[in-house]
Amino acid sequence: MNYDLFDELANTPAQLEEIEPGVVLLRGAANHLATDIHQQLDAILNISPFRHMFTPGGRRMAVATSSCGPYGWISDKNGYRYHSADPLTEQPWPAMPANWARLASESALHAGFPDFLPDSCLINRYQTDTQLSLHQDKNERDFKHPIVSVSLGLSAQFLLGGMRREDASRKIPLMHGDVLVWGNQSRLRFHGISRIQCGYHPLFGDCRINLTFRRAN
Ligand SMILES: O=C(O)CCC(=O)C(=O)O
Ligand SMILES: [Fe+2]
Repeated sequence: MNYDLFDELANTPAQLEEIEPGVVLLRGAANHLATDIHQQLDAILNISPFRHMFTPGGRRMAVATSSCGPYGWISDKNGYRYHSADPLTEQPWPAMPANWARLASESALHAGFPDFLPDSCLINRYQTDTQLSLHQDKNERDFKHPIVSVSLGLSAQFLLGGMRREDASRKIPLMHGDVLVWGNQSRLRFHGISRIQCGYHPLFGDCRINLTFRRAN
């Protein structure tokens, strides 16, 4: 198995696009791992299955989630936060596969963040018509660490907003295998996902899977 993607990509700078200061898109950077990730995801979901969490205000979230790694992101009536156990199983979250962590660290490095070691991977599942409204990722302890987001399966339009909810947002098409990194002055930008269009992906079927790697603690 070859996980040395950046040895391969080192001579293809066209793969790297700075969308805004601190926002870097690495087109197709996860492509070569997709089959492995698909299998590993199955094993993770056998331990901690997808579920629809509830917002602190009591609304069921449209995106189904799970996590792996030392910390998982959770939401319930007590708020949004990271927790070391899966509330569904009351067991630790499944381990983060080493090749996932490595993909995240190497993507961050390529995007200009050399010290990123994720301790949490939030796994999002979007089915047809699911969207994710504009929000900031701000439950992490230290915003010097970026967010590394891997898109798999169906395509999506990523909404990249500004520092205030009311700021205009631009649409960035994210395809299977794309990795988006945001940090520094863009770390707290509002962002979201437009309604997912109906479709079928040969590996991931009728859904979009997004892995967001974070340094929670
Ligand atoms: O699905 C995506 O690309 C973004 C997910 C996201 O913003 C989040 O999980 O906080
Ligand atoms: Fe987010």
